[in-house]
Amino acid sequence: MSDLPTGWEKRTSRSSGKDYYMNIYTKESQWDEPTEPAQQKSDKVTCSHLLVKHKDSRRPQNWKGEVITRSKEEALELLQSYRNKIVNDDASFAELAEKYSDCSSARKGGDLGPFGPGQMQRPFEEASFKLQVGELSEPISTDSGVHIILRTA
Ligand SMILES: O=C(N[C@H](Cc1nc2ccccc2[nH]1)C(=O)O)c1cc2ccccc2s1
Repeated sequence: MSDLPTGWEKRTSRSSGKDYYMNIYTKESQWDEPTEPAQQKSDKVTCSHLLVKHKDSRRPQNWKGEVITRSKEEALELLQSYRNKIVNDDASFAELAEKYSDCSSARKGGDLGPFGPGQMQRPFEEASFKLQVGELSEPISTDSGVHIILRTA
């Protein structure tokens, strides 16, 4: 079996006994063997993030239309609690991002897709490009709020 792309594992369905593939980072699963994504240009990374906005965020409203009133300190505490759950494997990154991220990428488990230099706010870009694939960042701040970032490719 050719090597699987980063994060993918072969599993066997308990119900059907059929083999399937699960990505341990994004929790997505599929029957077909995943193929390596087209070779990213070396200057691109693919990341997911979980954003917790606060009252001083650039746009203190989330994709659900809720107005954000929490302080930056409260946002950081909340974000750290989510990061601890992920590190302790109590929940997946994608599950918590979908439930709690104040960015519209929450709909896709926080996935932002591939991006290169100059596309994201500088602190976010610098943190993303320092990560190895599969690595989870410490909390970082941008004008949008506070984020944790998972590099997936
Ligand atoms: O800027 C966005 N959303 C903002 C919040 C936000 N601010 C960010 C700053 C850096 C990286 C991601 C960020 N997301 C919002 O919803 O107020 C983006 C949403 C999405 C969704 C899919 C793919 C890229 C993006 S970038």
